[in-house]
Amino acid sequence: MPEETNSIDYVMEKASGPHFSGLRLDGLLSSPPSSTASPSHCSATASSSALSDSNAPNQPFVIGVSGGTASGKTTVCDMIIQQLHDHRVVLVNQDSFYRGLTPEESKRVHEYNFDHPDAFDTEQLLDCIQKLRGGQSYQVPIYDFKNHRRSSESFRQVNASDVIILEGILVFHDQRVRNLMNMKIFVDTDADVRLARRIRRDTVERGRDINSVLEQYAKFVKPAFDDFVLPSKKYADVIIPRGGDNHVAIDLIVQHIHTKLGQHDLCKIYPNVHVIQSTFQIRGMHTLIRDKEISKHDFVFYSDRLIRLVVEHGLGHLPFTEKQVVTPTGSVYTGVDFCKKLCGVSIVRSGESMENALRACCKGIKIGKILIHRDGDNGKQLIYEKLPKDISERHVLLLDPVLATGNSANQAIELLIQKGVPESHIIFLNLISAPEGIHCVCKRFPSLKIVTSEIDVALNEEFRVIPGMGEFGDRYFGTDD
Ligand SMILES: Nc1ncnc2c1ncn2[C@@H]1O[C@H](COP(=O)(O)OP(=O)(O)O)[C@@H](O)[C@H]1O
Ligand SMILES: Nc1ccn([C@@H]2O[C@H](COP(=O)(O)O)[C@@H](O)[C@H]2O)c(=O)n1
Repeated sequence: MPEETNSIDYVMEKASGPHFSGLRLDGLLSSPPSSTASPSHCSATASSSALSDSNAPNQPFVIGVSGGTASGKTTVCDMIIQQLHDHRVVLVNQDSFYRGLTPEESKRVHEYNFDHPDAFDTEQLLDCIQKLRGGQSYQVPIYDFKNHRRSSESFRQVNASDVIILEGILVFHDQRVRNLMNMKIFVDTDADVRLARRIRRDTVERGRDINSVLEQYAKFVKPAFDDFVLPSKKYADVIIPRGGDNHVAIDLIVQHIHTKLGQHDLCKIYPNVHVIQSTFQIRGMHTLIRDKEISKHDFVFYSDRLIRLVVEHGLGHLPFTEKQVVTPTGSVYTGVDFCKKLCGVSIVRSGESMENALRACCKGIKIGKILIHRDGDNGKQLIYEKLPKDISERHVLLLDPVLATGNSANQAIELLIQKGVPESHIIFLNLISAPEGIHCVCKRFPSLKIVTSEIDVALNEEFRVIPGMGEFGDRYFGTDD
């Protein structure tokens, strides 16, 4: 979690059924978090479904936003959409799926309960989200709050996107709709604030008179909030007190979505970029090695663990041949034979930190070296190279823990290609990649593979990876201050 953690109480539990516990995002809480499922105490939740990387790379990220009437759901959605300006985001309102009133119902509209789950066509809503999630577009109905009907002529065409936000008072009510969501947000605003906003909105925008608003509120809105909306709060992963006023919560949510989309987007653009499946173990190791206060011993220990995972993952991308063996039971086991024509090449000096893991996985592997002098930030000058003579016949695992600008990597890759290594026989292994580095390498060498454990946010003006982990070589070999 980012620095703001200090001002946020959070508990993470495994999401077991609907009773999640979690993360309260009001930024001001001082009371200890509760792990009970009581919505009034355990306000917000970061279930493992929201924080683990379970979303399939090609599927849109679906966010459900619920809360009482006039709690600020639409306002929160607008703020999220604004901050996600570099992604394709669509907003779907549950209101669009209100069933139109029959002429008979219209005559007695004051007796109609618009806050009951049956007021919505949930089957159609489900169909809409399923289609959008599957990459299809959808013609969403247009609902008119003044005459309580859907437009018979027009629809709103909603296209496939990276993020789908579904907003409405009862979007957590139906389990099938809930199950389509990758993240569930509940906007929690005091009832009196909501009532005041509702009176203003319904009289100004929806052509109602104040008495009818108050009557509807007492007869239907409040009871339905207590019976249906409030009980669905327990399904939320994140609860935002004070709605759109809570900038800390919204920033955190956007940051989290950015991380996920950033990784997915680059993998979508470059199918040869592979980010190893994120787990809490991996994020824990990253948290340790990125911490500037960690001891050298721990930095090396946890870097080695991560490097080993990346190396193992990288080896999985090598070609193989089918092989059968006979087991001690006399049965035949059909397996595979590793590719043996391979070698490592480390970019000196940081890349040398990855050699041990490669040797531990591939007994007796030949490892070559390339030293590139960083000429300013251009990484242009090749100083030294020592490579296996028959390198052109081998698959090459290129080693460097950080991919920043991509200039050094490109220089090294160019040299390998000059030596006769086919581009598609090179797998570049690193712990952290900056998006700029990925673009730089993949645009020039589209058939080379990159295997990394995390893609960071960006490079800063000094060409350092942000958040990054500083000078890896200095920290690993103990030459930093
Ligand atoms: N933080 C806020 N401060 C003041 N007014 C707000 C705030 N959030 C929402 N509103 C106003 O309250 C009304 C309802 O907000 P909206 O976001 O549409 O709520 P919902 O979608 O939950 O019904 C709107 O008129 C909106 O401008
Ligand atoms: N014809 C209608 C349909 C719905 N309502 C009220 O709208 C509320 C839901 O919209 P929010 O933007 O406030 O979430 C709900 O409470 C219904 O009572 C209505 O008044 N007339």
